[in-house]
Amino acid sequence: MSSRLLSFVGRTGRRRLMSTAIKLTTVEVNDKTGIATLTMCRPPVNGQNLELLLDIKSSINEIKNNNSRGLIITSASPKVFSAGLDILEMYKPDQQRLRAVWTELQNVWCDLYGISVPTAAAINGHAPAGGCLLATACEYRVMVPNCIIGLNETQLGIIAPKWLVSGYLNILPKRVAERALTQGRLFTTDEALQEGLIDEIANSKEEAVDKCVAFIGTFAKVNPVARALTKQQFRADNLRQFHKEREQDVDDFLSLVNRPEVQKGIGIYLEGLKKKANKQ
Ligand SMILES: CCCCC/C=C\CCC/C=C/CC(=O)SCCNC(=O)CCNC(=O)[C@H](O)C(C)(C)COP(=O)(O)OP(=O)(O)OC[C@H]1O[C@@H](n2cnc3c(N)ncnc32)[C@H](O)[C@@H]1OP(=O)(O)O
Repeated sequence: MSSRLLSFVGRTGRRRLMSTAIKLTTVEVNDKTGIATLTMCRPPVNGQNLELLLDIKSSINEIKNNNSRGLIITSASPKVFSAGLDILEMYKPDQQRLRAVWTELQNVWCDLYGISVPTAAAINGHAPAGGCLLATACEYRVMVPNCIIGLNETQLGIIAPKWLVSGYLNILPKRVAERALTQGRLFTTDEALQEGLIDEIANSKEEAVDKCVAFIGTFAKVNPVARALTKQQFRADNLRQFHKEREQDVDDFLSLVNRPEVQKGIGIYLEGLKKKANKQ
């Protein structure tokens, strides 16, 4: 939950500041299907800052504890599923906060990757980097047309850590994953379908959610404990490896982000994003 200062004029005519708690995710459970939809709501692009990551984590935990039959993750933004990590968190960062951001990204990934109920991503917009991470942590992906998805880290001059890549490797043949990662390739919706990075295309967010519901429905007659244990068997090695390396991974991330040449690169990248946005 993030807190925001709201400014308003009181009866005395003085401007007052009020702190309110604003949730950056919502969870809605459908009474008929029992499926929970987790929606990210941090405009404009669901940039994953500390507060959004904390809210995603708490929503996943809420779904874990409320006996939902499945989890669908999607976005409230009309064009973007998630633009990945909020780059502002990495630029001239406060060290403690930066450490917390990466730790929470790790937490979100392992909670979503490891949850026992069926998971699906209704990718209703672009999903680069950390956006792709969330989608590939799920068991099924449905995406709207004319968007991009992928791990573009090498394009930014950085490498994606192993755990971030492992979702990719669950889905793509090793040969395709290696080439895409070394190129920092962002797949269009059509390319993603062709390579198997997504499972289906839908013409709207609503249709994407419906297709995710249908996927989760395929487990209706499967024993949920047997299903969960089978999923766990497939994912346990990646999770074990991740837990071994997670502390070192935070240290590596911090030292990478703090390098002067990386800071310079992030500054230039941010400028480029802003210029592009201003031109539109
Ligand atoms: C960059 C170097 C990082 C170095 C870090 C070192 C180690 C990291 C280890 C590896 C981990 C990586 C995980 C990540 O997720 S890194 C984040 C990578 N994300 C991206 O490269 C995506 C950048 N964004 C885009 O490509 C596009 O915005 C889009 C998602 C395709 C959406 O396009 P569009 O709908 O046209 O929106 P705009 O481009 O106009 O953006 C609107 C608005 O949002 C700001 N913005 C966009 N993305 C981010 C972001 N990731 N973080 C913060 N802000 C972002 C953009 O600047 C615009 O802002 P203004 O309206 O204020 O100008």
